[in-house]
Amino acid sequence: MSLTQNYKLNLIQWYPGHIAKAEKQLKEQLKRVDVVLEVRDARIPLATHHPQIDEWVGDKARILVLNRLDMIPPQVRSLWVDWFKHQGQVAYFTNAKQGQGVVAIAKAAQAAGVKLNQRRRDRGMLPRPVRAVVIGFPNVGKSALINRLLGKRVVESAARPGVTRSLRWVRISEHLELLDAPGVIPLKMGNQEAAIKLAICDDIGQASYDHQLVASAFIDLLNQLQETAGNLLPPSPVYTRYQVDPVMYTGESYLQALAEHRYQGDQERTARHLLTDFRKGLLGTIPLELPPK
Ligand SMILES: Nc1nc2c(ncn2[C@@H]2O[C@H](COP(=O)(O)OP(=O)(O)OP(=O)(O)O)[C@@H](O)[C@H]2O)c(=O)[nH]1
Repeated sequence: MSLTQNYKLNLIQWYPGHIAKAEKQLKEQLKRVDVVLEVRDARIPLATHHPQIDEWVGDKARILVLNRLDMIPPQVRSLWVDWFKHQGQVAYFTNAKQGQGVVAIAKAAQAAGVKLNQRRRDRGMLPRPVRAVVIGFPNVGKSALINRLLGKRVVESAARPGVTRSLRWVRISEHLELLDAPGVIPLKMGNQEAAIKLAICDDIGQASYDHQLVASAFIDLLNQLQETAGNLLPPSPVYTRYQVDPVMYTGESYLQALAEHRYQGDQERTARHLLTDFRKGLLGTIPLELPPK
């Protein structure tokens, strides 16, 4: 059963005007670089892929970064590495908060520059540092990655879509320069299933949505995963935390039951707690997507 049969997210922030502006800003950034570091959320590598990215990036070098490696189990990480390899892509996993995997990203970006400079030399031009930009959906860890690459804090948080900023280069090494502002990929509204997963993971920016609906969808998704790939999840993650087992409930009825059990029937509070606990990793390492068979 697909998630979207039961849930229709009513997102009320990304108006078409916002999306168009964000798209324009992103394309402006992409135009100036040689290498694109595309950051996705390791919990949902497919939902954090925008279908038009391939077209926007064109034939520029692209480095695929799956961030939040600490939030999925190591076996799932290996499955993704193999799956992407099968698709002809190298997936680099990072924990931008702690710094794991970041050196490999800088090396991969610099390696792309070697080819660039070979082409420049062939045309009689002087070599120059390779120029890169970090792009991704909101909250996937773009700023954390930029700060880690630089070894210091230069980005507070990503530029909000629609807010035009001047583009500045910051130097990472003599071979690599980075745009100091990450490129924010606008939401693709057409894909409801992806939108729900983005909302569960809080990768949806300032869009507002119904927390109870999103928390219910989260429980249904967990139950589905438990059924199909229980061995890849922590044992009874939700039961362990709340002592109410979701397996016998639909998402919606679970929210009611949990609200009665812990929050004096307050389903809104229950939903918010459930989502916050998941996002903080308090339910354990839970991947919300697995590589398609
Ligand atoms: N657990 C964990 N948290 C991370 C990781 N990377 C980033 N974070 C946290 O996730 C939150 C969002 O990170 P940011 O770097 O601000 O994400 P962003 O993509 O720049 O977000 P926007 O500014 O909303 O576009 C912050 O609280 C980070 O500390 C990671 O690998 N693991």
